[in-house]
Amino acid sequence: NTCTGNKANLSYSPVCKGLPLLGSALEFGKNPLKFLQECRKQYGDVFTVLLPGRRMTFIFAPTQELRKIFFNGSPNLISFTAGVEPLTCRIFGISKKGFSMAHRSLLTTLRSELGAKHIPQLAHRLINRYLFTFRTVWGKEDEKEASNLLTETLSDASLRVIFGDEFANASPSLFKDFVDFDEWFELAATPLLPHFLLRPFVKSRRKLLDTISQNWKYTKNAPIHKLTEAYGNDGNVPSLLLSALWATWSNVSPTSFWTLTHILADEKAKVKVLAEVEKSCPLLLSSKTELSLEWIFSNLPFTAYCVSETLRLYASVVDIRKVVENLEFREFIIRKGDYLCISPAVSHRETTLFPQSEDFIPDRFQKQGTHPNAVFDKDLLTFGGGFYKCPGQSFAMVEIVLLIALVFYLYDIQLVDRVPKMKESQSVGIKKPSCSCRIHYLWKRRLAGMEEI
Ligand code: HEM
Repeated sequence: NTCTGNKANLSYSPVCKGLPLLGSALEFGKNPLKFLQECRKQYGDVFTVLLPGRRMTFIFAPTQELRKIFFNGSPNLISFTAGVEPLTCRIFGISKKGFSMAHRSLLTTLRSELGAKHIPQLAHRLINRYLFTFRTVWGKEDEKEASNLLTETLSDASLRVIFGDEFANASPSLFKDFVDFDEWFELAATPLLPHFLLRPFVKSRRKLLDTISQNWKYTKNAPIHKLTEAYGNDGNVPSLLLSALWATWSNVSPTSFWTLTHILADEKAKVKVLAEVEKSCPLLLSSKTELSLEWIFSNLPFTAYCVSETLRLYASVVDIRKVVENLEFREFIIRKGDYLCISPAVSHRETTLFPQSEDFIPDRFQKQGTHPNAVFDKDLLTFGGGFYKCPGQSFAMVEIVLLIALVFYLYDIQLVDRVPKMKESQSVGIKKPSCSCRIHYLWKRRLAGMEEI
């Protein structure tokens, strides 16, 4: 479907009308999902959005076609590394040359370290850490803000499992500095916006990089260490590790938040989850069970469908590549130098593929009869695809499914507030909530070693 050239019957993709200099920055910045849905109605499956300093050309097509063109397109035509450069270089400070040279081996290393072979061991370590946090942070009974509570629980567990206990113990300020950094992240990625205007961002990044520089020597026995070995020591390791930390932390917390709150808001879903966890958690908590991906998904299928449904509804609004040579798509030419974009959030709302697309209906995946992880190679675009598919996909699914299952197994839990709306202005990553949401929980059973609660 794609080729280069300038055939006479082809035209350049239509450009969405905008303001001089600013283009569509204001409308896009306010609510990118709504803006793209409206553009699609007006211009069809291909259109270009102008933002200061960049042209973003969006394409829409059936999922398999998008996979072929966007995720598996020839690197001579579209580039992943040039597409993510504004993040890797501007935000994390990784050098352009260093990143593109080392990228392949980094990705292969991480995929192997977080792959199926290591999942059983990683899963047991996650569970132990969750149980520790239930004891020390959650307690027996309380009312707390759900997003903060889940973020704290997950961040601690994944940091310890991926970066190691020694690194985590030496870096107590990491979590707080990361929260500040993440808050400014999207604004800091805006092209042409000078970072000296974003002092809190610059300050939190400095602190994070200092902490990582001082402490990455303690990652020696952890999975992330292989990544630093693959990269070589050119002085940029702290920036690389900051990008890995962001990837590890940023999407998993909001996914758990939406999964938990949607289950709590839907009595039928809650009953199904409770039945499933009552049956499976005693085995899950036994050190004798080999917690393979297959075991986890076949024993907690509905919980995994709930996570998949969250990842459909709250997927990133934009996924990005850069056009290396003029590209032909349908009757249009997409210009060299444009950012080529898809919108998982818009595509996941196609009612032909997902009827009642705005509603939370986990069972829609059951009907497809697939392994919950396999939906991400088929109809869902949330983890990307092809060579650059998220290397943390299986780990992330396991991390979230296990946490949700244990929370429902160990606590009676209720929503205090309504499920919030998602943050409208966010365009990259799993959508965050627009406001806080409290939950009330009460410890419903004791486990060996947890009597002191
Ligand atoms: C719900 C959770 C997650 C989601 C939705 C997610 C999604 C993604 C997406 C969409 C990409 C880029 C693929 C593309 O543009 O085509 C990506 C890349 C990446 N993800 Fe994830 N991810 C998640 C969790 C994780 C976790 C837990 C880790 C690590 C432990 C991780 C590590 C990475 C890394 C290192 C990359 C960059 C790969 C590269 O440079 O090629 N992700 N992720």
